[in-house]
Amino acid sequence: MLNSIGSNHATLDAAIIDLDGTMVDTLGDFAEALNRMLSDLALPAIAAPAIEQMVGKGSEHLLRSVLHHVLDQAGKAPTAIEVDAFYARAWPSYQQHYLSINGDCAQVYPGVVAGLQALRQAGLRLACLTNKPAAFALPLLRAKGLDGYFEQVFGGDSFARKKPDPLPLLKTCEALQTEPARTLMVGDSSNDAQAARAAGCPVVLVTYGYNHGLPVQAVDADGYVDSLELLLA
Ligand SMILES: O=C(O)COP(=O)(O)O
Ligand SMILES: [Mg+2]
Repeated sequence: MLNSIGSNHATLDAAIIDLDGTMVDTLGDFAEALNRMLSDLALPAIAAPAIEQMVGKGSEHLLRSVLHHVLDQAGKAPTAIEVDAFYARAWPSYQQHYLSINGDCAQVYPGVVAGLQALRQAGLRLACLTNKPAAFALPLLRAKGLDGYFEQVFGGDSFARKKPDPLPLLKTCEALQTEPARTLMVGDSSNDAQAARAAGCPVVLVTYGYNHGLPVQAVDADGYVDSLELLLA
């Protein structure tokens, strides 16, 4: 079990870094955009702790989970068809609101900048791979001054399937021209770890992100770190 990749970094050529819950605490952005959307739909608001458990599988899953939750809380026990009917109106509203507040209620976690600098100094090529849409990810990285560290940035809509499917990791390795076995995945959830295992990438998880409300140490990974700065410690 690794608490950091330490001297093992000699066996690595690249790292793929997750965004939400790993580099940026975006829960405030999610809460703001989702509650503006719910207000447009004349539905009740949702609290941040409930949202936190729904983050990690991309925007479509998040919106369907939120709609199901608020309709259920309102005593409506919604069917999939009822959720679908709201979803058609929810998606354009969410997109508009998310882009208008993107980054305003989000903070870069401590140790992220130092960690990215250390990875670059160790000679690793870096890509950002998130399940959020690329159109949300790129402006967020720019707004937080993180875009310059990455040779490639891919979102949940960049490939045919999202994490936990291995496809986005394999495609990212292809874009970086690296072998999966020499490409470290760094994430915060079971989606990152399962995708990495299936792609053949080593994987380290941060202990402070979103993992559907479950302890991240219970997820099968090669190591766990409290800060990106500790990755090469
Ligand atoms: O949008 C999400 O569901 C989370 O995205 P992530 O892959 O950056 O954690
Ligand atoms: Mg994440």
